[in-house]
Amino acid sequence: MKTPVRVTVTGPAGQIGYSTLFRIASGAMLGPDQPVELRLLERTNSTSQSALKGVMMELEDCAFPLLHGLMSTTDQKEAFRDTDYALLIGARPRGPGMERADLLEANAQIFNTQGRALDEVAKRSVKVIVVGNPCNTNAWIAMKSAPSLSPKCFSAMLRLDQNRARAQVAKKTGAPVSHIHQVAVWGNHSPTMFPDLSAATVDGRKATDILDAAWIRDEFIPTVAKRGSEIIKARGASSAASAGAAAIDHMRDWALGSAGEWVTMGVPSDGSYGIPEGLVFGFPCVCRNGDYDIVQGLGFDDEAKARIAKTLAELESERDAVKAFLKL
Ligand SMILES: NC(=O)C1=CN([C@@H]2O[C@H](COP(=O)(O)OP(=O)(O)OC[C@H]3O[C@@H](n4cnc5c(N)ncnc54)[C@H](O)[C@@H]3O)[C@@H](O)[C@H]2O)C=CC1
Ligand SMILES: O=C([O-])CC(=O)C(=O)O
Repeated sequence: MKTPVRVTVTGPAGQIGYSTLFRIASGAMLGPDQPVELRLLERTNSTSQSALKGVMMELEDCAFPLLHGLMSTTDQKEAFRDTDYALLIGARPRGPGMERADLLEANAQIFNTQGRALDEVAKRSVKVIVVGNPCNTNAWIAMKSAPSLSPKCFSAMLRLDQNRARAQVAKKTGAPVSHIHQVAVWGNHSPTMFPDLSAATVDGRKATDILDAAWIRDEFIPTVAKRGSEIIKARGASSAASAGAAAIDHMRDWALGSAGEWVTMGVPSDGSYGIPEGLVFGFPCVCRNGDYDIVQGLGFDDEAKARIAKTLAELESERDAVKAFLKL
């Protein structure tokens, strides 16, 4: 049996927390031979604390053999001390009358303080996924607030967008998701994202030879880009099970490797494809040996270039807006 690793989850009393924690404890994220110690960071308010107490009682009641430790705290340093993996799910949701700038500012404070705490006390090899929205910019803030950690420790969740994209292609072609490869989603986790099938294959054939260009442009791209708000409309609550599943997929592949499969991750740009260095951008990546590489050498037509420019401009404007609140 391996030595236990420490996994910190923020917002554990929320919807995505509930769909993620039990899978982490069961071994779905880090493998069936990897024991975990869970550290749960929640807000101090009594409703969240009461819900968290219930979640922890259920975690105990599952009697997971791999769950070697379970604690909750409202102290960030206690939550992140020596942590190996951090899932930053808790964030301030948009309230009535709140402008986008107010949302950015509220979250900027949260991810600034969490980034500083990670900087001070987390393992130097920590792997961080930011799920809480706006996740790319929140990940950028946390990364900038943690100058002693490698920028490669930080990522944002775009895997849900990639999973949605593969699922739409599966539905349209009748091929199982496992026969669909090299689907990419570029940019921001927002309606400006660019779900891209130009390198994708279905049963070994080029997706663009099978699928109509008009379907890709008029149905596929908008369906994936607006899926989050469609789910909120249908369910009366945002995606939680699928978001939790995507967070598990993202961390599992990063930690254990993606076996050559392209996985979309929001990662700090290294300048690839002309994206300014440091901006947390959705790229197709391949994971191996606990690290990721951005897939290189892809080409874009004019329409794709315009879509990438649009999502990039949005991310730059978010970054500039939060720079005004934080001294980064
Ligand atoms: N990147 C992605 O693909 C997706 C991101 N999301 C985002 O994930 C976030 C969480 O969603 P849900 O779980 O549905 O929300 P929720 O409202 O059910 O739960 C959020 C939890 O976070 C806690 N929290 C808030 N601020 C915190 C802080 N500073 N420290 C610790 N805990 C804190 C709250 O008390 C609550 O328990 C939202 O920002 C949502 O927009 C949701 C779906 C997909
Ligand atoms: O806007 C939200 O909270 C939900 C979201 O990100 C998604 O489902 O992609």
